[in-house]
Amino acid sequence: MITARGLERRFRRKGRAGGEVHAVRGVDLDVEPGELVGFLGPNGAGKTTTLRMLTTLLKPTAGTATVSGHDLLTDPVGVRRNIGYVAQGGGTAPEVRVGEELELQGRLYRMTKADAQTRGRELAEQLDLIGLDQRLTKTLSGGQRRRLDIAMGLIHSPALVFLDEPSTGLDPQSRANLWEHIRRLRTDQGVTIFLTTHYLDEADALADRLIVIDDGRIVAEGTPDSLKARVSGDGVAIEVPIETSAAAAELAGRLSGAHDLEVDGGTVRFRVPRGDTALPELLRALDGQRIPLTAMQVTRPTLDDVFLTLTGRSLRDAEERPAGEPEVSHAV
Ligand SMILES: Nc1ncnc2c1ncn2[C@@H]1O[C@H](COP(=O)(O)OP(=O)(O)OP(=O)(O)O)[C@@H](O)[C@H]1O
Repeated sequence: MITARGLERRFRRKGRAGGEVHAVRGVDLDVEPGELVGFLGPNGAGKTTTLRMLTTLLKPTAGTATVSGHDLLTDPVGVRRNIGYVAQGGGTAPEVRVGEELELQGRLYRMTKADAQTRGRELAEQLDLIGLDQRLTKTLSGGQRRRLDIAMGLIHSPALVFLDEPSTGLDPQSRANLWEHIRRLRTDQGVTIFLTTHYLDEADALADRLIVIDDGRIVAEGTPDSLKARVSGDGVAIEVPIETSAAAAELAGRLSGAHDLEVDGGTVRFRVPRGDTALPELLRALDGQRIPLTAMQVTRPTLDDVFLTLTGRSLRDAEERPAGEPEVSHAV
């Protein structure tokens, strides 16, 4: 469904500072029909820029791609006709009724009025928008509007749809509901889905396969479970009185396979191959030295741990880094 090789995009910086931003630095991608692929990375990693290139909205400065059987560079119209794209902010006009918006979208794809209406009703049913066709889009809830955005992206029945940060801004219940709809598009309708997200839970819950991007480069690829398996062992955190934390850390360090030991006040953190079997041994050792334990926690590896292992930074910290690059609009 998607094959991309060496996709790159540079932007020229506006203003006196000059220079350029290398937003995407040679991305290779392969997506098979029927896959639900998550493109995960922190803010500014290059997700939207990659998506905009794959959907013909932005010209790559280097590289090639075939999307839905059409060459991105020589047949962008063929690509556009055969894909759906749901942008981050959506694209609904506020003063238009839901039914009209769907029909208009179908007409933009040269569908007849009757076909657009029939397809609009079908999508309303699939995406739980029944009974809303006379409502102005501005009166919809966040979740309903997002589902309408997706319906608009699917009006021409593309086999491949791109969703850019689909659940941003939704409350937890609406997010869970939207995820269910996205899953069903794949399982019931066979739509291939390529979605970007910077939410670890979304990537974990939805994607068959994840492609992790950081600073314009792909840094890992695999199922959520296979990526998590790259992180060696469980995380253990114990709380002890602050004056005993050095002694507790020494005991933890003696556990078989213990690594990445850290002390932060009265908290001692480390990794071991199996947290459940290491803890009883540690408890006995702490007891032997009369060090009281006030709390303990064992955590299975998360996608954030994967990101940390791969890049040396936490995905959350990476998101919080200041947006370094000013907005510019010229291609280099
Ligand atoms: N038109 C542009 N002009 C200059 N720089 C840009 C432009 N568009 C994107 N960039 C820069 O390219 C980098 C990648 O941006 P991009 O929007 O692709 O990231 P992202 O991973 O989608 O982030 P987010 O999750 O915030 O949408 C960032 O440093 C961004 O500032």
